[in-house]
Amino acid sequence: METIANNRCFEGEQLRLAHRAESLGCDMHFSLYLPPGARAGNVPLLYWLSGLTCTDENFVQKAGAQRYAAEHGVAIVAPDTSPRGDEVADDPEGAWDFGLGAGFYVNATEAPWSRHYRMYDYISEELPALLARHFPVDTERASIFGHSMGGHGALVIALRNPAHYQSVSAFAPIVAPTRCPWGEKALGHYLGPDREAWKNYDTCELIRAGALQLPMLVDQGEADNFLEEQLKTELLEATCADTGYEATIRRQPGYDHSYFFISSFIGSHIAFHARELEKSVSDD
Ligand SMILES: N[C@@H](CCC(=O)N[C@@H](CSC=O)C(=O)NCC(=O)O)C(=O)O
Repeated sequence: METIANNRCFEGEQLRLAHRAESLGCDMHFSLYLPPGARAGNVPLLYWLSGLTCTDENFVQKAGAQRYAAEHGVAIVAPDTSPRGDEVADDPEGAWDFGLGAGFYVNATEAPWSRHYRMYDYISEELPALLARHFPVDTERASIFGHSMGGHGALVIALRNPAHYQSVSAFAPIVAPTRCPWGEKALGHYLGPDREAWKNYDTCELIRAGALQLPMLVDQGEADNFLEEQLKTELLEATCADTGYEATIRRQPGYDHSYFFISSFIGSHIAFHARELEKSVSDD
């Protein structure tokens, strides 16, 4: 593990690290914010999953999350969005919605993608173990959130591993990748033509299949250009209504898909997770 950058931020530390990722078979970067409280002992951990075209740096530079993480005493890890390196396969036409920067948080089963594209294992297994070994974070007190493709990743990973996360939230998530062009392209290539296999990576399908209840918050901008064709928030609203799954889904008038939207509500998401993480301590 190599520390590439360390900047003081709201009395805590904004770190950027490089390491060898065994699950992905390549070198990776991730960013980690440690609040000032981490100097005194282990702090709860939030995982942030970014969207298409992002690296680990978009969130830490644009969301304005550090102020709130420092206030609530939580660490935030922001991993990259796909395996990286010259040896990693990419979209043959260099499209931005598939391949590098677009791992969709799945374990690919189809060649050539299956060699490196194992972001589901990286986020849900390798990264927690690595962080617990090297940093003052309590990976038993963790929550997960993300944006767009990363909102999809956060929802799917939390719904499939409810014992590992106290809460989940998302900004403008792709809620039904089996039913939108971005998702159909990615899942078709990464997982092959069997659409049954795709359902393991679809939030609406997981809820319909009986996923356990977790505290869930979703914010969706109503002026988001991707809402109608790709994000389809109405499918999550219908799924929750049909199944009785309790989620707070807020439609925010005038907001688009950008980090201006995320930075407007990031404080509210971090406060939501901090409350749930605090409850988990009182429940012990
Ligand atoms: N390059 C694209 C726009 C891509 C885009 O909007 N990416 C979003 C995530 S979209 C879903 O996963 C993003 O977070 N971008 C990074 C940023 O810093 O804003 C285009 O040209 O339309």
